[in-house]
Parts: sequence; C-alpha cells; structure tokens
Amino acid sequence: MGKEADATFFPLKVKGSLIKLVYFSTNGVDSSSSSSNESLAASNGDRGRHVLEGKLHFAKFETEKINDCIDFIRSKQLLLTGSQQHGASGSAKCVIKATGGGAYKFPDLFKEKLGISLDKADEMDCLVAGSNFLLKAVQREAFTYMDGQREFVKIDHDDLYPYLLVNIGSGVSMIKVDGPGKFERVSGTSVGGGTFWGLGKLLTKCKNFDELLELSHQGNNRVIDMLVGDIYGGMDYTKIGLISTAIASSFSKVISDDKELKDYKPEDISRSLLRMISNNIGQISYLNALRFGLKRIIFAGFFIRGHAYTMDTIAVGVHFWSKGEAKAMFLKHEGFLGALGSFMSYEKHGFDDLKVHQSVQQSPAGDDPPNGELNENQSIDCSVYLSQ
Ligand SMILES: Nc1ncnc2c1ncn2[C@@H]1O[C@H](COP(=O)(O)OP(=O)(O)OP(=O)(O)O)[C@@H](O)[C@H]1O
Ligand SMILES: CC(C)(CO)[C@@H](O)C(=O)NCCC(=O)O
Repeated sequence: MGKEADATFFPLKVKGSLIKLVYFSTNGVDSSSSSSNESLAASNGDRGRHVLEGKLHFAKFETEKINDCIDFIRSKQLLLTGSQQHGASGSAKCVIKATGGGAYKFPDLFKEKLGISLDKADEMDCLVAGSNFLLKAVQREAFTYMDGQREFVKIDHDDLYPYLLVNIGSGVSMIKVDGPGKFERVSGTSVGGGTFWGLGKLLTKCKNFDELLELSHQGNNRVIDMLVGDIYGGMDYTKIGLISTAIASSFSKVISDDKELKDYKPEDISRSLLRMISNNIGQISYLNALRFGLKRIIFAGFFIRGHAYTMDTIAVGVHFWSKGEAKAMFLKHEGFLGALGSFMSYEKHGFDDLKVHQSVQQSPAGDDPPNGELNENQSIDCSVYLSQ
C-alpha cells in the first residue's frame, strides 16, 4: 500500500473488545508558507507556527486481531510524527498516546513490533475531551433519533454545558460534564455492550457482534418477554401508565414455556436482549439526568453502532420516563471519543506543539453510508498547529 500521509499523529484506545485508532494525515501540504494559511494562523494569535491542513481518520480493529492493527499502522506509515517531519525533534523517539486497559496490556507488543512507546492518557479525561470536541467543533455530529428519523442538532456553544455523557462500551460510564476538563463520573453500570455481546454469544452461538446485531433486526421480543398485556389479559394497566405492549418483565415468558434454548429463534433472543439492555441503560441514564437536573443526555460508545433499534429503544425510554423533558442525543463518531480525546492530549503531555484547529468542517454529508453506521470511514477535515 502506498504512503498515506506525510505527517501523522495517532492515538489509540486499546480496550476490552475493540482497538480504536484516530490518525491525522496531511497529504503532504504544509501551509505555513502559504499566505492564505499564514493569515489564518495570525488571526488566531498563532503567527509563526506551522499549520498542517489535513484530515482526521478513524479505524477500528477487534482486539484479538491486534496484528491487523499493527500491519495497518505499518502499511499507512503512521509512524512519522509532525515534529519529526518539521525537523523540530527529528531524533525524538516515537510515542503514541493510548487510553483504556490496552495501554497497560500491550506496551511490549507495540515496542517489539513497531518500536513505539505507548503513553497512557486517562480514560475519563479522554472521553470528555473527545465528546466536547465533537459537540463543539464538528457540524452535523450530534443528532436525535425518533420514529426512524435522524435529526441533526445545532449545538449552541454557550449552552452546551452541563450535559450527561453516557458511554456504552463493554460497561457503561455516566459522566456529568460541566465544561472543558470539568466533569464527574456520577454513575455507571456493568450491564452494557459487553453484556449484550457476552450473553448473546452464549445464547445464540453467533460468532461475531455484527451477526448478533443483524439478527436483532428480524426478531420478535414478544416471544421471550412478558408483556403487561400477558399479565393483564391483553389490557393496558392504565392507572399506572403502562400500555399492554410494554415489557413487564424481560425474558420472563420463557419461564412458563415448556421449551429449551434450541426451541427459541436466535433472532428473538437477540432482540429481547438488545431491548433489555438498551432499556435499562436508558432508564439509569434518565434517573441520573434527573438527579442533577440535566436536560441533555449524549449517548456514545461502540455498543450503539448507529443501530436504529438500539437508538430508538434508548430515545423512546428517555422520552417516556422524562415525560418529554429530557432528550437523548447520539453522535456520528460515537465509538471514537476516547481515541479522539487522547489525540487532543498530545498537547497536554509534552507534545505541546500540536493543536487541533477547532473550526473543522466535516467531509461532505454525502459520505454518510446508507446502512446507518456513520462512524467509520468518516474523515474530518481539520488543521493542526505545530509550534517551532
Ligand atoms: N465488531 C465488534 N466486536 C465486538 N464488540 C463490538 C463490535 N462492534 C460493536 N461492539 C460493541 O461495542 C462494545 C465495546 O464498546 P467500546 O469499544 O466503545 O467500549 P470498550 O472501550 O471496549 O469498553 P469499556 O469502556 O467498558 O472499557 C462491545 O461490548 C459490543 O457491545
Ligand atoms: C471500568 C470501565 C470504566 C472501563 O472502561 C467501564 O467498563 C465501566 O464504566 N464499567 C461500569 C462499572 C460500574 O460503574 O459498575
């Protein structure tokens, strides 16, 4: 594969099931000598600094295929740093930012195979930095999802905080974000994306996550879940606001069925499981939003995968419990918050010669893939500032 870029900076989020990689490529344009870009630098009080125009790219790899990730880094020649390119610290050893458990697990492998050192960045700091960056800098990033419709939300920068960030990875973290770098992890639950994938794998024999998610499209959870109507002779329980089709108890129908696991369709199991976990996360999130008076709940993490049924369940749950007061929002680059945040942290941790220009535009909206998974192969045009 040919050389992808002249200057790259790439942080990793190496965790539980997936490795996320965000990298910057310039396509060889150093704008410090171009008059139009010089004036851009000057207008930001950054006269004299190199400005690199380029793109942020996003990639993910299953952790068990870490060698694919290493080959990718090698084949794209991601090992050049911007400062090396500019001769500022040509002899500097190559250090990459990494967050999550893998930063603790894989340093030797990266050292041995690529000769690079992993510099650990705090996971929560990175999640919040990544989320704030996306919400503030990237247009057409945050959206609501209702009745099968995605509606992009224009974020007013003066009215962004506070919000609740719910990161649904293997486990779930709920973080009250009050400003740049100002946040508190207020809650969490171990019933998250890993639970869906783990239980789903056991119960359906699916070999990969995409297969399990795909199955949920075709399933019918009523075969597995006990509905209010099953308990109340097909009627709503109007007095407490529960319609007959509401789930009274997830998975409870199987108790009275004289059936074994093999008698249930994997697609029905997958759908019930997805509904149970999404509902539960939606409800705990709403309760935490209520606890702190937050109106905006941003859901991220790779569990979501731009999946219509997942987003619908979460959004409907938040709408239902908050009686329309709180709003669930989703992000296009939902799974890359931590990796993006560690990208931003190059600035804080010794690489103080790197800044991402905030007024980025996204590549044309036409890039959106039709299957609703929006977060991959969606590069973001941006500028990186390098001090001399
Ligand atoms: N291809 C995939 N393989 C495995 N899991 C996937 C895949 N795509 C989506 N997922 C889901 O994403 C979850 C992991 O999400 P993510 O990568 O955001 O979190 P993480 O960083 O591994 O977890 P945590 O934050 O709890 O440490 C999995 O548990 C699974 O539900
Ligand atoms: C442990 C982390 C933060 C690792 O990413 C995540 O998996 C998580 O938030 N789990 C939920 C743990 C809990 O709050 O019960």
